Amino acid sequence: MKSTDGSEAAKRRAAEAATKEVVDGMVVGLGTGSTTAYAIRELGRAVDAGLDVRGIPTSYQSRSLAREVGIPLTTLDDATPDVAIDGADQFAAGDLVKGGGAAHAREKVVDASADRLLVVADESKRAARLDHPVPVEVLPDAAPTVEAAVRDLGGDPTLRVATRKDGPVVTDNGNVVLDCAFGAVDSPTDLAGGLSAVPGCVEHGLFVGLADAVYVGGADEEVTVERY
Ligand SMILES: O=C[C@H](O)[C@H](O)[C@H](O)COP(=O)(O)O
Repeated sequence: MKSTDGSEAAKRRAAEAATKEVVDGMVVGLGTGSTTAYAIRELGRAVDAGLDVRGIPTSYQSRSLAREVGIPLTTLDDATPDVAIDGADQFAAGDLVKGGGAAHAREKVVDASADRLLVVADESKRAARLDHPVPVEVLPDAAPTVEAAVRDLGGDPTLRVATRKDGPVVTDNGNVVLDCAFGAVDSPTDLAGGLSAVPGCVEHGLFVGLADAVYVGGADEEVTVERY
């Protein structure tokens, strides 16, 4: 989704505020997307100024940006994140829909392994109930059977297609993505459980109960912090 300049400024303020929670010696999960990119750039400036941190990227995009701004990197083999900073396509209280950049599978692994997950977003991502289509990463051969299972769960799946070539978006893991519209979700926990149980579903973009804080950039200069 294209953002206005106003929401870009709000995203940047939220990301920069969350980055202040990172202190010397921490391992930081680096989420993916345009909002997290502001946090990665801010962390890069802090590293430049002497902050001693290591990052664990969640995608090709976050790895290459972290390298560009000079954040030393590590992996889950060698370290556990003290904190992860990540964006969201929508949040309702602390529950999230993620995966607009098709990175949610690795993001969920890194975010769930972190001691704390800090979500960064602008106010436009807030909802009373989650109703954003849920991205589901799927083994390519399983797309037809997962589509049928999503319909059984009450959803309407659409294969995500690339914008600059013919054919589907392929994730960093070599899979495809179904964007699944469910309308307003009554129980994110139940839907998350239902999707996780579908054979061929690698990971879905519902992040339920994982966020410890949501940093929300408003239209004014304010950043609100909601803690869970
Ligand atoms: O796969 C991508 C991620 O889940 C992003 O964190 C999410 O789509 C939000 O991205 P943005 O900050 O660009 O809106």
